[in-house]
Amino acid sequence: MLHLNKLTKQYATGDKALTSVELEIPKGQVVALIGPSGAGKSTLIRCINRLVEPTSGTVTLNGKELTKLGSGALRQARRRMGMIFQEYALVERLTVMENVLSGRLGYVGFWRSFFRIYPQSDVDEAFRLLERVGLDHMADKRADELSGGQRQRVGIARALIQDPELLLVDEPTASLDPKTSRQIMRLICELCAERDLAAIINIHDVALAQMFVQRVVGLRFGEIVYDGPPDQLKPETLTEIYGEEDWEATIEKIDDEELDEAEQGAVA
Ligand SMILES: Nc1ncnc2c1ncn2[C@@H]1O[C@H](COP(=O)(O)OP(=O)(O)OP(=O)(O)O)[C@@H](O)[C@H]1O
Repeated sequence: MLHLNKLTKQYATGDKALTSVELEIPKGQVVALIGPSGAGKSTLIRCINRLVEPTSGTVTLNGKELTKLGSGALRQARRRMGMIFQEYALVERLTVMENVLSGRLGYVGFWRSFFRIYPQSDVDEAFRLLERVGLDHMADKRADELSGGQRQRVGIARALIQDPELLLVDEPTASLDPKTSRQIMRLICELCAERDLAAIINIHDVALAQMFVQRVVGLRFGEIVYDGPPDQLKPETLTEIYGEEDWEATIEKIDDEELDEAEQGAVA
């Protein structure tokens, strides 16, 4: 369980990105974080693993208060938080397998990590994960030879090999085409369900979020203005989050696409 208590972030520039955010996410729940540009979505995700230091408030993950950890303990806690990025953050000249295994770097000792020597159990697990994300036949390919969707699958496998207690996902589909975006969202949500893993997914595409997650949290000016199921997100709520727009079109689009999907029996 993740608990954010009165989480506040004010940058040195004076920009207040988060104001007293209260959020509880139980084990296994996938939450989509939506909101306009500048609402504080990335800041919220990064305050959880303290890539950004919160100004005040607390972050507690499974009983451990992350906001009061010193640097050594924080490093250990970060091992259990997998992060998936918009631009994948792969090492281009390394193979798929090496990129996945790099998710274990926080667990192996200094010299092993220096020479990138991993225990056989890690290699076996990396193969299992590559198979699960559909890339087992590409283990030896270099990352720079992959498509965007394949890269994101590597990013997902790398996050999962950390054996995370929480997944922090920052715009995972922003660089992908619509079909691949759906496959990636479906894959992330399926993997979380299989592992009873909680995730926060920062996502711009509201329709895509509504298709796959159980809960949507809407941020505006650093405050939560919606927290509820995706089907309760009405045009008025979207207007409150994003401002005036023709939201019927967005909501209808979901219905059409869901039908389309069901008819085609599309698989990830
Ligand atoms: N490093 C920083 N220094 C100063 N201000 C920042 C910094 N990072 C973000 N901000 C400010 O904090 C606010 C929230 O930014 P944040 O990037 O968290 O929003 P976001 O919802 O993720 O936006 P986007 O969807 O465009 O990525 C904005 O006003 C932004 O200008």
